[in-house]
Amino acid sequence: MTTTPTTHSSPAHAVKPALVIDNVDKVFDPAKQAVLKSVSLSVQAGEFLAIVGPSGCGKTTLLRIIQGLDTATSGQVSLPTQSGKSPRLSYVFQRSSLLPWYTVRKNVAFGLSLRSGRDIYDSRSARDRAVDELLELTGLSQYADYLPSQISGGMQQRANVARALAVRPDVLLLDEPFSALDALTRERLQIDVASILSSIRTTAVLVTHDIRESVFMADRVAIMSAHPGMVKQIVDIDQPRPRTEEFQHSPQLAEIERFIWGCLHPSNQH
Ligand SMILES: Nc1ncnc2c1ncn2[C@@H]1O[C@H](COP(=O)(O)OP(=O)(O)OP(=O)(O)O)[C@@H](O)[C@H]1O
Repeated sequence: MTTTPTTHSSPAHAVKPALVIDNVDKVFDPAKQAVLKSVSLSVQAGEFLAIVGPSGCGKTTLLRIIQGLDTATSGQVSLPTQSGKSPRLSYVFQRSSLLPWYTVRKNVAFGLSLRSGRDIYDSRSARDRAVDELLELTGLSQYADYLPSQISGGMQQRANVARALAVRPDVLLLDEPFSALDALTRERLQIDVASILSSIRTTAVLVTHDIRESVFMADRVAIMSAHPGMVKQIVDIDQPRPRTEEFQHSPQLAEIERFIWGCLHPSNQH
């Protein structure tokens, strides 16, 4: 099977978008260049979009604007939901953000005990069942009663992912979630998290420096350039999800990885 990256200069090819970023500019300091310029992206419900780009091109700023932690200087971000209700967003950070005095189970259930999370499931037992299922799905059942300090960094990131998924997010935002982990743990988590997200069809946006990770996990990879941060190209990863371990080390993946690397380093191409 050959895999030829398909590129788009136009961002919007989603049928049922869960996230639409329309012509977003972000200027922190009017005396300096914009951090984000004319960024437009559309993510279909159930789709996995990865964003790669040089350091400082505004990837985290874009995630923060999507999350509502920061505002766009101009342009719009919309999150249309199927139900018409307000969208729920979850964020997984590079470093574990678990509460150290709570067990893994309590951490996973944390968002559901907040006022905003109580209505997500019909009853307490449905909530407990959902937490149990997520612990199972993320391989944490036997660590449910451990404290974060008693489990490995990889397990902590599994718990962060489980906690983010417990609130049934319309869009899951992942900001370099595996970059603090060792290579083997990172690969295992890429496989497991990609498989979980595809099984429950969560819409996800991943920011990463790891091109291989972006190709392995995502349906599409948006490549950004810096100064100002713009979407330079979008690459379709034409492989069914969930991806297999074979794909992770396949020549097809390496070919797409090289292609994206070339887009990020145009002056190094011969
Ligand atoms: N609150 C802020 N005030 C002023 N400048 C900011 C602020 N937040 C980010 N910036 C600037 O915006 C630019 C983009 O930062 P951002 O963290 O979004 O980039 P990034 O692509 O995520 O970088 P990295 O890959 O290194 O994490 C940087 O030059 C940063 O200094």
